[in-house]
Amino acid sequence: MKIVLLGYGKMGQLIEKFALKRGHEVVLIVDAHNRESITIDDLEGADVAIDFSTPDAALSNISLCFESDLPIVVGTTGWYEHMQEVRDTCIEAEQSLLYGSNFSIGVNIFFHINRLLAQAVDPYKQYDVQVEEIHHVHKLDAPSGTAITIAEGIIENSSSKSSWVNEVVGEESDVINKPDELLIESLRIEEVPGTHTVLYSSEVDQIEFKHTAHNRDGFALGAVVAAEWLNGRKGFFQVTDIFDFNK
Ligand SMILES: NC(=O)C1=CN([C@@H]2O[C@H](COP(=O)(O)OP(=O)(O)OC[C@H]3O[C@@H](n4cnc5c(N)ncnc54)[C@H](OP(=O)(O)O)[C@@H]3O)[C@@H](O)[C@H]2O)C=CC1
Ligand SMILES: O=C(O)C1=N[C@H](C(=O)O)C[C@H](O)C1
Repeated sequence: MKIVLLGYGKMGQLIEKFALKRGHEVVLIVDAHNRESITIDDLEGADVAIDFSTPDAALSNISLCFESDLPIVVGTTGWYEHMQEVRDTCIEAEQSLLYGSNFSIGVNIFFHINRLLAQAVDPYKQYDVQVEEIHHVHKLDAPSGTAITIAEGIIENSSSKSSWVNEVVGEESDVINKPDELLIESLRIEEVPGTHTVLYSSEVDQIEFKHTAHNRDGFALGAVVAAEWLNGRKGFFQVTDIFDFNK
């Protein structure tokens, strides 16, 4: 496939490496320095775009791809408030978009088990649940997209929690979650690639369910595999659509 990379930072550069390894070609690299000058003509002839840019940039990159009839895989996080409108536009305009807060196989297995775990614990009201995410200090958004997906999986399968609230540890804030609010705690530590933990605590014990990324390779390879999956498909998709255990 001929791939356009939207964002060429930590993730964009790794995605290029995995794309080349899998026999693809990177035909255009877009970052903050050249984005303003990119037009529909520059995307002509490409098969797919992969966006790992910034929360502020994602929406306009998505629009550019829709205008260019170019399928897009979006890994950028932090633009969720626009998800419904992007979905509607994608379907109305008969475009192709696949979004994932996390493309690694391990995290997608984690998402699946997280839902089952929430169902299993739900009858036992002595447990309160909380989510913790740890990322590097350069991260622009909090909570992480992955933590939001985890929280949504818990809320959908729990009769005790109906929404989530976020606390960034170390920032001045007075977040006190109500009993029906799921607390997501965000920590920013050095160069941590991404650690997510779900904690169920009772008076007598604690269940900890944790995923630790050792590096970013799983995210990058997963994004290339997602682009291959999207090739030839029309519509709005989530990374969960790729995995058989969700069917
Ligand atoms: N879904 C997943 O599996 C994962 C998602 N992510 C998400 O991916 C995103 C990127 O992460 P990461 O690579 O670590 O971030 P970086 O900060 O390392 O890279 C961001 C890149 O985006 C570029 N950029 C800025 N504005 C634009 C624009 N308007 N158009 C195109 N590119 C632009 C920057 O350019 P410049 O350098 O010139 O400023 C930079 O190259 C984040 O939202 C992160 O949360 C990260 C890992 C996994
Ligand atoms: O910014 C990051 O680095 C990551 N972002 C994604 C997120 O917000 O969940 C995925 C991964 O955890 C790394």
